[in-house]
Amino acid sequence: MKILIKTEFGYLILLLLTLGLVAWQHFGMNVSYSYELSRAVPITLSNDDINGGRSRGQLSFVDGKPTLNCEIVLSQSFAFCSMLLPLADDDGNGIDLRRFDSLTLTLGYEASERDTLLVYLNNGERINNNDIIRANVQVLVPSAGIQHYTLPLSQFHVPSWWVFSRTEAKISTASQLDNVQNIQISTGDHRSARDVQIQILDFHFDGKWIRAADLYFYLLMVWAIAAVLQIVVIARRFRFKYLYTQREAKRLNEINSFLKIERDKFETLAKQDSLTGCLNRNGLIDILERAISQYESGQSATALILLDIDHFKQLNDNFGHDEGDRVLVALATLLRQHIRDNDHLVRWGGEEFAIVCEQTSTAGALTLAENLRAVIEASHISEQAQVTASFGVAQLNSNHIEPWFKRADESLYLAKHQGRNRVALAP
Ligand SMILES: Nc1nc2c(ncn2[C@@H]2O[C@H](COP(=O)(O)OP(=O)(O)OP(=O)(O)O)[C@@H](O)[C@H]2O)c(=O)[nH]1
Repeated sequence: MKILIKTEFGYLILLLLTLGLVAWQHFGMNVSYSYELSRAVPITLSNDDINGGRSRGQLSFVDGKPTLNCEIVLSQSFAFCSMLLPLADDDGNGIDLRRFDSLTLTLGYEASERDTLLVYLNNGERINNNDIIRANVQVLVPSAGIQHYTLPLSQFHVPSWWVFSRTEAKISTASQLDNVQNIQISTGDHRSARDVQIQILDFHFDGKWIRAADLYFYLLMVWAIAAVLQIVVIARRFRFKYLYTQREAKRLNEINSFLKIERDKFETLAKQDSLTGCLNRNGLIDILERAISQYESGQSATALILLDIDHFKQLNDNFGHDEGDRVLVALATLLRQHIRDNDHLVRWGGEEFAIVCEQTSTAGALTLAENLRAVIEASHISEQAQVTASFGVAQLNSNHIEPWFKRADESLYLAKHQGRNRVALAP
């Protein structure tokens, strides 16, 4: 949760920063390059006499501003006058106009005939080991008098005459403004004899510290990096959660299996007599339920043998309680050795045991009881005294437990009454 709040806070900061930068770029971040026009500026004049023309240009300074007076005389060649203002420093390094958006010119203009003006930004370049000057031009339609003209730098283009005057193969025809050597203002291409006066009052380039496209690109990069980082963080968090869940699941599984083992242990203990290891009354419940359902479905008969050690009180009194316990344990062991898997030995009370014999007829139960009686008598399970037991046998003949046990108990009482160490069968 804390990390989530931190992340959201981070993105909020980034969003505000982005909006702030975009707004700042749009409304501020202005950068300007202006030019001090004075007599000291080494302005160059040129006209069509270089091509054999007869136009005449004259440079003067009116109110300290360079002024070109040109008489254009029609001839075979392209008739023109132009003035060229240097922008490069003493080492010949021109100015990089790539972060500028526009050129604003303030011109005074008079002409005897309607005409255009050509504004050149001449860029110094090195192509195929030759230093060349690329012409980037834009045409403006001047009005008489003093006017401001704002020319977007993006609209400067390389004129076709420049391209065709090059002999280099594969020359780029795109405008370049990274090393502008000079600005040249030239009369237009109206084919008429005319007088033109051009006064340059001011010019400057306007732009932004960071161009909008560059800013958007940088911001996009920052957002992309933030998104990638976020994805990495989320992936790591998921991996951590996954591993943690796996570890927890494993731990819970271990606890579960341990608890299951413990539960099984307790369940067994709850059904077991602690002294003899036989089932106790609790452990008999399932067996009796099965016996009743088998009786009801008529599947098979179940017999009950109750046996009680004879004169056990005397044995306890004469040889001690511990000897009594030893006899109980030894008797249980002996009985277990002589019964089948289908016979369930239960410690019913103090010195009394019950054996529930599944799938056993009355005759079978009688035989088993007699057999056990004889084994006990012959076994010498106590070194101190002769141990015998009396048996009562009853076949399950209804779907009620209580009368069944009562009948077995009565037959056991009968066996005791008849002299002990014998087996009696319930009617
Ligand atoms: N050592 C020992 N004695 C027990 C235990 N449970 C019951 N007894 C004793 O078993 C004796 C049972 O005595 P009685 O019910 O009088 O029966 P009996 O002496 O065996 O006489 P008959 O059954 O009539 O032959 C009592 O003295 C009980 O204290 C036990 O877990 N250990």
